[in-house]
Amino acid sequence: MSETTGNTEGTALREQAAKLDAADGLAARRADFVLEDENGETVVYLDGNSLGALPRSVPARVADVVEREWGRLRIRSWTESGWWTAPERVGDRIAPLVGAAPGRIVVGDSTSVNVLKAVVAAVRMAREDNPARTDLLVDETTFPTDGYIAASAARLTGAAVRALPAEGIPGSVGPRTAAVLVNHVDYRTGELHDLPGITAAVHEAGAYAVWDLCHSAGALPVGLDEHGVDLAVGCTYKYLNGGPGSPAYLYVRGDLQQRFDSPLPGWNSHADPFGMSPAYEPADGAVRGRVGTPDILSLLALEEALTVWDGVDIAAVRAKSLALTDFFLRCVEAYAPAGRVECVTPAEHARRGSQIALRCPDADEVMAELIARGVVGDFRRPDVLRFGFTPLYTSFADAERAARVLGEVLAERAA
Ligand SMILES: Cc1ncc(COP(=O)(O)O)c(C=O)c1O
Ligand SMILES: Nc1c(O)cccc1C(=O)C[C@H](N)C(=O)O
Repeated sequence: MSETTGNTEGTALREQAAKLDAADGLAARRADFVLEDENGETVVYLDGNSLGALPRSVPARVADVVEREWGRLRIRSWTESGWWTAPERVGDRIAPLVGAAPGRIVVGDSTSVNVLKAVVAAVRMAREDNPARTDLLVDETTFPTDGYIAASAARLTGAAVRALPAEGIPGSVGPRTAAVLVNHVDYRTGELHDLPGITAAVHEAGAYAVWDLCHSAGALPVGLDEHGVDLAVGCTYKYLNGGPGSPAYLYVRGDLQQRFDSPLPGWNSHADPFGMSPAYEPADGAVRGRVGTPDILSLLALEEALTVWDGVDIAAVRAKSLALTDFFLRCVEAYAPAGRVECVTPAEHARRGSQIALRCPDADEVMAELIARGVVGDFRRPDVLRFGFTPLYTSFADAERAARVLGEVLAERAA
């Protein structure tokens, strides 16, 4: 890019960003989040696919939970403040964002723990249908925890794990398949996998589909009920902005809830937890996915964080996410020295989540420099720059600024 063309093109892109922001129906939501750094400067925060930004209303709610509910009401809060039923109540707040009816999602534990519950339960149901179903298929580029837990779930159930590309699953499922575990959006490349198509193929083969929604929930419509997904898990600290280590969730399809046999049947999932019976009798519904005492402080911080979704249409979020990532790619094309970065996120909208992953050999150093200049993305080894776009608080001006600073850093490092 020559100096003159660059300046003209840069001006045009900034004007375009301003127009897109002015027409953005979600723009007002940005004010609900803290986006300044410790010096009061507004950063371009493109790491909401790792840790979502803080919704402004959360600190006061957390203070109230600590000072009043815990401090003053103490034990009474389990009933009077609704602590005991919070896992299901917060599940019902997440439900519309992922296309689930009320009563199908329970919040608690980490994603890793919920992967174990979901995968073991899926394999148990498959084995109950037909003991010859012994294969557990896992997408080969899965986030590592899913792969580790799937291997353990297989050892626990006597299944055998087979890793394969997500797009190869429909052609590989058969009478021996018990279950498949797939990441809806690949954490490294941002590729969106075909949830409706893969789920339909898995069902056609008589098996069960378990989806990890960590990188899709809150960024795009998932349609769990619509597509008949059997079980799903996800975290709440990325696009749902629940805070560091906020509890994850587990979805079980309505007609499978009575068959859901948890490998972690703690007292919180008992039909009568305060009966303190030595014999386990599972509760009905989403409660069956619970284990032990919920992490109330994190859970209620999450509940408050979810208020930013009031009145938000997830289809509008998806439309903005695609517009943002398209615009960012155009800006990168304009600002980055030719051939310096390679985009590994699919160009087709149908295969793109809400992040752009760019490969470059010195990605580690480039990201460190971007962060120093107020553009926060992250680096995934060995050579990936990840930029997550959270439509509720990312503006088109952010996308332009991020690409411009990236172009500067890349040009300086090449010089
Ligand atoms: C796809 C995916 N699954 C699981 C996890 C981890 O889950 P947790 O640390 O909540 O157990 C992450 C991110 O950390 C992830 O990106
Ligand atoms: N959960 C995380 C954490 O506790 C510390 C740092 C990063 C994370 C992440 O969520 C990473 C994220 N799943 C990823 O896609 O890379």
